[in-house]
Amino acid sequence: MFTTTQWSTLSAQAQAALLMRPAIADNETLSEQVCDIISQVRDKGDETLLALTKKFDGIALSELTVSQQQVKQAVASLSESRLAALEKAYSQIKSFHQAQTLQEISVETSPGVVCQLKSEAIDSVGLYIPAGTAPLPSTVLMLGVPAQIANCRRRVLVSPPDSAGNIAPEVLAAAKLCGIEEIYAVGGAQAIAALALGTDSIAPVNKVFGPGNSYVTEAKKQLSQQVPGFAIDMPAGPSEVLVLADETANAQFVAADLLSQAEHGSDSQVVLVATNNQIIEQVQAATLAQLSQLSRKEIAKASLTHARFILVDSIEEAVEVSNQYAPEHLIVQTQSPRDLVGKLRNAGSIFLGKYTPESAGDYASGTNHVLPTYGYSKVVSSLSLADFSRRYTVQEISQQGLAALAPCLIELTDAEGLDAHQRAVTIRLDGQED
Ligand SMILES: NC(=O)c1ccc[n+]([C@@H]2O[C@H](COP(=O)([O-])OP(=O)(O)OC[C@H]3O[C@@H](n4cnc5c(N)ncnc54)[C@H](O)[C@@H]3O)[C@@H](O)[C@H]2O)c1
Ligand SMILES: N[C@H](CO)Cc1c[nH]c[nH+]1
Ligand SMILES: [Zn+2]
Repeated sequence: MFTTTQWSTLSAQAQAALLMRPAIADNETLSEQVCDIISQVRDKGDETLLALTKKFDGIALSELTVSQQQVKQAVASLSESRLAALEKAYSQIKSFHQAQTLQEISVETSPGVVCQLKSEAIDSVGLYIPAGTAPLPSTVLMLGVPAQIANCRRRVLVSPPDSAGNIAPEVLAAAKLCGIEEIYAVGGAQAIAALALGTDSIAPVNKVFGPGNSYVTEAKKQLSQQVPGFAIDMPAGPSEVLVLADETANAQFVAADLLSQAEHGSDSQVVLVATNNQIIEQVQAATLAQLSQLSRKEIAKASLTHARFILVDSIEEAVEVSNQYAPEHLIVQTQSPRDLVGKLRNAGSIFLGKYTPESAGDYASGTNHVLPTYGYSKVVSSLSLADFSRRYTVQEISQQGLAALAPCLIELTDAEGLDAHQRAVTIRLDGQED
């Protein structure tokens, strides 16, 4: 089922082709489909949301809003151990995100010239929780905790209902922990369109967060380009993991890590880059053996059709491949994984050593699991507290401060030929108020 490719035998073009993401292949059709969904939501609002929920989620709802009574019942239906696990994850994530609180800055850049950097919570945020193939309460915590710490006034959760019309009780319980009270049972591109454009039931928000399948990701992209003042977090699409291994790696652990992301969706991609062919063969065998025991084996199997097994000549070459691929998650199972940290430039989140499975970061180590995919980890950061606020500057200049800065301002306004800018400075220099 698997093939192994030796990196150094490929041309640069073949190397780039080998590292292509699967979900990008059919981009044009996807873009048209999502464009069509957005215009339907624009034209018919809630009517479209209900119709598409029937079409894609298989349930004819009469109401999109999830009531607090439903939330209460959902929480009551969960076992104590389930609730305790959610609370433990909540507190781990809170601990790491609380520590990210930005310090305000105030600098007197020259005497009498004071510049400040301040931040303000984004007023209204939409939190998308995927649930097409598996409801993800962990994602509620990853989005809801920083939104709560940042103190965003309006926090709106959307998630597709199951075929009985419900959102998973764990998702609702996690929302309660994060103090989220506005919840709608709608998913896919149509949910993102509702959050960006607004409908009768869903008021628009300023920014949408959250991962999702290709439809969700494409909708976020299109709407952020179309709707002025509407922002998105990042392109967080189908999950990816790259494992970098040397001969000391544990093949069973590596196989388990690859499968943990392959089971997310048929468009997820898993990559093994190893310095040792024997490890690759062992991982391939272990992957097949473990695959057969999974409840989501069909999904994982489909994802494994675009798995990549790459043999490299050295750790340095492995680092180059990883930097070129720029994975969402990067697991390092080598003799001295910590030594590679500064060299591994492009990854959403790095997991060092044998005992750091990606699953820990997915749920409860404390780091955020919403991470850039499609190679965007070259330029986009992992989700953090800062994404839920905006930074702005304040400045205040005394009369003496302006007098001292004026020669610089006059020279530069001259250089740009902007007289009115210059006058706004010189008019103040004689100290006359009128
Ligand atoms: N990058 C990250 O940080 C991260 C985190 C968690 C999950 N993920 C990814 O999120 C994704 C979740 O995907 P999912 O499908 O399970 O849930 P989802 O909620 O993202 O998508 C389900 C919705 O997609 C829409 N849809 C399905 N088929 C469609 C079609 N043919 N046309 C138009 N719309 C359609 C439906 O409205 C459905 O409700 C996975 O790919 C997973 O890898 C990524
Ligand atoms: N691996 C996903 C991010 O790509 C996050 C997740 C949620 N639940 C399990 N895993
Ligand atoms: Zn995962």
